[in-house]
Amino acid sequence: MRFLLLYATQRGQAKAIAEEIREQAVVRGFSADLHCISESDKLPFPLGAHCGSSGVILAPLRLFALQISAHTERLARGRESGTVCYARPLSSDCPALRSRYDLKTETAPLVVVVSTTGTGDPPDTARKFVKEIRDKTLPSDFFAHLRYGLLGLGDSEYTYFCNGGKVIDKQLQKLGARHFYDTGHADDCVGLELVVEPWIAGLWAALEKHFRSREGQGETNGSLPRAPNASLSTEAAKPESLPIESQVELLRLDDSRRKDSEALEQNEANRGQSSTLTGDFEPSLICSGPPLAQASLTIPALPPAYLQVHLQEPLGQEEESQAFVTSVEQPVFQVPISKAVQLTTSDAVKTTLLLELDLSKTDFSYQPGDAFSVLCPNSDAEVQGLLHRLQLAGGRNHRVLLQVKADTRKRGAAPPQHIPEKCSLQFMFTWCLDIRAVPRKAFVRALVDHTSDGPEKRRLQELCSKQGAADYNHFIRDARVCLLDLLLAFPSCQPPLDILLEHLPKLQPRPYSCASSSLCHPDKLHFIFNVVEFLSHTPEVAILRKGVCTGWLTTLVAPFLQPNSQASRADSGKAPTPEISIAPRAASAFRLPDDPSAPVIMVGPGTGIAPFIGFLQHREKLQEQQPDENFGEMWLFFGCRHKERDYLFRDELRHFLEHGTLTHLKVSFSRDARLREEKAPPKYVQDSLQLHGQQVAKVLLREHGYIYMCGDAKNMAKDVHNSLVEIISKELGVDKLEAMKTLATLKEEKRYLQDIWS
Ligand SMILES: Cc1cc2nc3c(=O)[nH]c(=O)nc-3n(C[C@H](O)[C@H](O)[C@H](O)COP(=O)(O)O)c2cc1C
Repeated sequence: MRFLLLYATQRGQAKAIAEEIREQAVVRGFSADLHCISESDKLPFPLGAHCGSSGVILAPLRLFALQISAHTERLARGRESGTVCYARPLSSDCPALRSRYDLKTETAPLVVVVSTTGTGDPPDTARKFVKEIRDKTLPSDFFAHLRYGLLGLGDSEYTYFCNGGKVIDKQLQKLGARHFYDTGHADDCVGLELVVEPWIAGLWAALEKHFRSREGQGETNGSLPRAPNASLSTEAAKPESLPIESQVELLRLDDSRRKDSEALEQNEANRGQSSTLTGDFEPSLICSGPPLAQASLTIPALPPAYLQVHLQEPLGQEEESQAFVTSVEQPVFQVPISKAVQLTTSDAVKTTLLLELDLSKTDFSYQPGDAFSVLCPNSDAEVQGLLHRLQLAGGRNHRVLLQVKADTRKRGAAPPQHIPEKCSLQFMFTWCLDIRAVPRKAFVRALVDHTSDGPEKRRLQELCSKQGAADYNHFIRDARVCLLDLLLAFPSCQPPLDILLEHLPKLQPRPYSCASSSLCHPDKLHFIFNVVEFLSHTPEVAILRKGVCTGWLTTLVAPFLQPNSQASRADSGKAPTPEISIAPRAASAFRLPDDPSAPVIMVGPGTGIAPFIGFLQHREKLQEQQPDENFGEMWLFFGCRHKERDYLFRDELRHFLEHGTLTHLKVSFSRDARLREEKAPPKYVQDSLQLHGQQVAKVLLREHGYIYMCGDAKNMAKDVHNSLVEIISKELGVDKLEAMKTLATLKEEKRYLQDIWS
């Protein structure tokens, strides 16, 4: 029983899930014909654009092994598009080199796993596919022969939740294709597995029913088999036009969140019962309470390990640096940090730093609005801690040799592509593996088999079991536990290296927005970031951790970091000028309008102001160079906590106002009680937008203006979006749905642009 299995991924999760489906299919007696969605017969993609995540060719990993971590460090952002070229050749893992599929003639059922990127866009590898199926000349029965099931991946922190999947779902329906299984929408914000696992579990029955009905009567019809948690996780495609549908999503209670809160309630219930039974007893990462402690557990099967790892002779320094060159994306630029400034005062809640990079010895170039990536290492202390805990400290300089087990039955098994052929153990843990990633359940499951102590083993089993889902969410995922935390909490767990390499995801470069214009600062690039700090709770102690990249950068610049007023040059101090490696990111639409007379509204609280500083610098220089040109109004809605502590770029903004570059500056202070008592001004940027709603609507609707939003998805993006809906609805006298349509049109016209991260 063959089915066609397509995936469209940006960073690898959809691919990992599709591979998991393929593996499970074998056990269930099906055969999955797996392809990247770009491998359509009619879509002759250039080879470099296939199959990977932003061009990375991913090694086959188990379900969820590739997760995106360090979200607070702007890893997940709202504007990634296009593919980056990488030095490494495509591996045999990429089926693009082997075969193609053809939906027009396909008779087998189709299963699609598709994620979302950018602001509600399908992954880069699906762009041509989407374009093709949107072709208006296709007849409405073009896919009438197709029966399909679709799993969308997304993150509900983003405005257009799972929109990549919704677009494809919608178009397939329009062209006559029908579901043989309900669509699932998995939410990375609360844990993809909450929907993915039951969706896959229900897929097999749906496929069987489909094949049975085809044997019997030629085609399946009637009611759709539903995923086990279909009422929570799935919904059929709706007939409304897509952008609106995706925005209406905002008004609904998010299903996976509901599921999550149910899990947490269950957790609370467990806890309540346990404390009744045992007095003060509190469940924790290392021990559960009843009823979980007494429950019989359903534990996922463990796929056999497919990698084998040998430690060879120690590597020399030169070979090690060669490893660095081959392990990173290309092109990579090595640049000195020429300046470091602390933009916030010492009593601010968050510390914001500005770094200046010297590009004079490279040909790296950028436009205001662009982003770039910083390649960062894991903290040395954590790497040494991990090596020590794994009893591998003695072999830290030894070369790691990775091979696929000769007897593996894993199709397409290959060593992880993010580990270079010649590298030492220490290099691998420092530059290649995301040791801070929250271990997925499959990883916890693998650890069970390497834990000798009975109670510890039982607790790990609970944490990866169906019955312990709430505990996993609470004590591992929400607590942001990492591998080292787990190993410290479970001292008898001694996993071999191959298990770690199969489960630890790639350490991803961190993206940042350029916060300068090269017109204003030739050969320089500025960027800003908050120093990320959080408490990681292990059973014994709470450890204060810093973000992988921001923590590292902060340490690098500490010797010459100066407060705002005394910004210093790195080379003026005694410390040697540190260098970092950066890589360009694909150009995006987040640019100033081509027509300089078009009015612009910028909304950027906190570090979301970064690209707008670049815009303003750029515009100021253009105004100097072209005094007769007609330049449109520039509005900036900025927000911070305290006027005196974290009002970023205060002097620069005042300067732009005086110069006339910035025509309207609206600043809201969320925690400055003194200021708010005086006049009750708006607390957040969205309040400020509402206050100036009439003018905002005028700029956008009558003057054909542009609105840009940059910042943190959690605290800002949805609220700003909702405020805009309200403003438009009020100003045009239309209902919310109509207002959403207007905003969707602005988005389609690239006049409503977001750069958000979670
Ligand atoms: C840059 C970026 C943009 C994203 N944009 C959206 C979005 O607009 N809507 C959404 O639902 N999810 C969005 N996501 C979340 C991803 O779809 C989600 O994390 C998914 O699991 C990634 O799967 P992949 O690794 O297969 O690409 C975004 C993630 C990133 C990193």
